[in-house]
Amino acid sequence: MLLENKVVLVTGGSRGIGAAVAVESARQGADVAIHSNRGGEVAEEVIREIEALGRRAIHVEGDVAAFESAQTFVDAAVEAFGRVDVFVSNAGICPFHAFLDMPPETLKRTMEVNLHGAYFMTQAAANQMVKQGNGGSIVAVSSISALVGGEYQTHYTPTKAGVHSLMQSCAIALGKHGIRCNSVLPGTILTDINKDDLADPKKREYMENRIPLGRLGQPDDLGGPVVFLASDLAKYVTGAALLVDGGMFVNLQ
Ligand SMILES: NC(=O)C1=CN([C@@H]2O[C@H](COP(=O)(O)OP(=O)(O)OC[C@H]3O[C@@H](n4cnc5c(N)ncnc54)[C@H](O)[C@@H]3O)[C@@H](O)[C@H]2O)C=CC1
Ligand SMILES: C[C@H](O)[C@@H]1OC(=O)[C@H](O)[C@@H]1O
Repeated sequence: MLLENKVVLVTGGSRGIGAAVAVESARQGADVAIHSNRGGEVAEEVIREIEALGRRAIHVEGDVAAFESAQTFVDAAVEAFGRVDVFVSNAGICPFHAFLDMPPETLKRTMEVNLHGAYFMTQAAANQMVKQGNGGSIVAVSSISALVGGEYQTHYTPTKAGVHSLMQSCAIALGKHGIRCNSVLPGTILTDINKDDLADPKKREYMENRIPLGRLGQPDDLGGPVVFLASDLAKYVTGAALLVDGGMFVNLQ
């Protein structure tokens, strides 16, 4: 098992990609703390799935955009499991909207959740790893959107480029502490975040046709790549970005 007896923290772990990463981490031997702004049955389902794999799990509810959420999450994980070995910064939103009339509040909220939230959380997890003194691994869920644009994502794509850049700078800042920092760049993965957008059959077909592997992604397509980067198999990998997009990015013609 790649993460045997490790402690893994995942933001946005109640749904979609984060939930899949949390469950795959448990399958690979880790105890898992998930954070999200949705408690109740949704988070309970993930907790039950992890426990069914014989591992321990907790859910901490909060808003990643609030600075204090980060320390609260890390403290809760340390109280439950004793330490933090792996941190996955995943929580994010993408309220599709046109550029010319973008409401300032939508822009602000998207920046605060996706970028400031990733920053605060990564910082709190890194401080805990530094305190522990035996390194660690941080993986951020950026996006193919860090590299290419989207007509209705002008507020979103800069946050994903920002998260990718954050991991590059953190790889430098934290290398001396033995903490590796990498990002994954998913393509289009079927989750709540794009349910409405992909409800349009024409849009969905267009996206499918752009993917050499012939299908849209599923959340568990990210489980393996994130676990790989988190694990010692990737012990000399830091500051890297791994596209997980079925080949969509390279498909010009
Ligand atoms: N689905 C896709 O096609 C792609 C998604 N991504 C990224 O993957 C990450 C996860 O997204 P999905 O799983 O697709 O979406 P999702 O909507 O299924 O899950 C989002 C998760 O983040 C949590 N969350 C949202 N806002 C939060 C907040 N303010 N505070 C705390 N938790 C919050 C939600 O509760 C949920 O657990 C996002 O960062 C997104 O940008 C990147 C590329 C493609
Ligand atoms: C939400 C979108 O479907 C999704 O988000 C991303 O980051 C990808 O670029 C997809 O467009």
